Amino acid sequence: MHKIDIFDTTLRDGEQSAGINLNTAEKIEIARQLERFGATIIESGFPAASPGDFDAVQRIAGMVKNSIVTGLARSVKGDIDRAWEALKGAEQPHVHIFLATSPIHMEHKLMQTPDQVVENAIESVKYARKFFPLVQWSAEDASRSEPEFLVHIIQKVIEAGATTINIPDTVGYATPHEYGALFKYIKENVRGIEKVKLSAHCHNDLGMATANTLAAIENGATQIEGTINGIGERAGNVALEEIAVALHIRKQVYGVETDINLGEIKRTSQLVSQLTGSLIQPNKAVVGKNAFAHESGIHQDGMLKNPLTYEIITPELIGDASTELVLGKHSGKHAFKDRAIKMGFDLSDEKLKKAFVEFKKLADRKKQIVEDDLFVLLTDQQIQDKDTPVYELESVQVQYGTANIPTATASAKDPKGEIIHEAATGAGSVEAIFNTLERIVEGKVHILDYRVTSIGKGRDALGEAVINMSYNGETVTGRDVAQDVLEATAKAYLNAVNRQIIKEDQKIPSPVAAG
Ligand SMILES: CC(=O)SCCNC(=O)CCNC(=O)[C@H](O)C(C)(C)COP(=O)(O)OP(=O)(O)OC[C@H]1O[C@@H](n2cnc3c(N)ncnc32)[C@H](O)[C@@H]1OP(=O)(O)O
Ligand SMILES: CC(C)C(=O)C(=O)O
Repeated sequence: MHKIDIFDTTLRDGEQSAGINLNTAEKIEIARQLERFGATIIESGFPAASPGDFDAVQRIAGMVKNSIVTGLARSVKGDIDRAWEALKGAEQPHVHIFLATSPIHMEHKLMQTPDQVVENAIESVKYARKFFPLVQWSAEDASRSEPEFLVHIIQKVIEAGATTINIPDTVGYATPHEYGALFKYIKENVRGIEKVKLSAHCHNDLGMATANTLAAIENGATQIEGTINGIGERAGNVALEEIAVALHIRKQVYGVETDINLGEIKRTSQLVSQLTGSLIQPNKAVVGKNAFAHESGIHQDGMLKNPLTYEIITPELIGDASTELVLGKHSGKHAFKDRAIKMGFDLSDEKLKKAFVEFKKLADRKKQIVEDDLFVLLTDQQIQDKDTPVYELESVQVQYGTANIPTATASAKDPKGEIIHEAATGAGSVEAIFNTLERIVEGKVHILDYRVTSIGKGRDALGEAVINMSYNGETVTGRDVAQDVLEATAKAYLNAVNRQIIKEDQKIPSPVAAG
């Protein structure tokens, strides 16, 4: 199996994403992680672009030892000089010079004839080789260039001393078939091509960056370029984590390996997302939040019976925590029972059935069921098993007016069966209710979170109150529904207190954090 080099350009092409701007400290932190990730080459910036970029490239070049550090330069002496200044302290100084070769770029952007472009390229590579032992030359917009012209200019820059030739699909225009064929054509027609590295650099404008990169590998690419999380100019570059995992999982197909430390993928991805502020879409391959989350009952059942049914990549492979069986309206009883057992509930089949019916009703209302919801639901089922005496609200009344102090009165039966009447004021109606119930309930209550939402639409919608509180030092959630939100609030308050009482009485373990 031969090795493919991984050229990471998160700090250069990745930083070209609209809205991303990394300072030197952030670039250094990412570079250190890219070294652990196992990038063969780290493109740390474009030294001629700004003093900040120069500084970052220079510092990374002096610091990174296990990866080659490079910087980008236009095909002009000034950029190459600046790159040398920044990179001369690197272990193996490497420069990346680019020059466009497509008719549209040569004529309308560079305003040079093809012959002038060839001369320019030769001159820059020769000049760079005076300083740099490693010179990568990129034919910008190669996929829209004339293949014959491409072969001609590549031949010339190899003769001038280029050590790597890069064939970028700069605007993400190529199809996998075309891109693969271009590599094949170059390999077959450029003399001495086997003596240099041949690199692929794909953009994702048509969503084909991963497929194109793999097509290049199938056709002789020995280096691939991309970014972490696929960030980059416009729709981004190929996501390196996708390539690394694809080559690993489908090694029988591609027959190549890389030095990527797959276990560092998740950490690297999160660091890049955090420092660039670029969020990862939940369904992103390999590193998206949902990449290892299974929601539907049939899949969850399969996963519980044998994870290979629906999991081709394990989260552990990329250094992620674990597979998640997300409970929602598409879940089935197998996953529901599994979660209940993991939470410490021992349910008979009959109770499981009842709990499952309630769970489906709740799941119809909520997008995602979290562990707290399940705890509320399952302790309800426990209530039916054993009669733990709890608080029962008899009545609640609130006086509110813009000129009055909000006052609540309430009556409730306590667990000993005594009716207690209390009243209290508050800054608003809700606080007045909380203060009144605090006088009724024995023990210490501290409200942590309180939310009201409407169930249904229109004037007659029901109000749902959810209260998360600490009761006698234990965190517990209560929920209730009523036509009036203040009544729902009072009931949810006692519901939370009652759950803790039931939990203690029936020795139910506390919920663990949702996975
Ligand atoms: C495909 C890619 O991703 S290429 C990399 C793109 N990245 C960047 O551009 C980020 C950093 N860039 C910058 O900071 C600036 O563009 C600089 C410092 C490089 C140049 O800035 P300016 O001198 O103000 O020029 P500006 O960016 O407006 O225009 C680019 C100039 O470079 C020329 N140019 C473009 N590519 C090349 C090249 N590969 N070799 C030589 N000249 C080039 C353009 O023709 C244009 O020249 P002109 O001024 O004679 O018309
Ligand atoms: C500089 C080159 C390699 C580039 O980023 C591109 O063509 O997309």
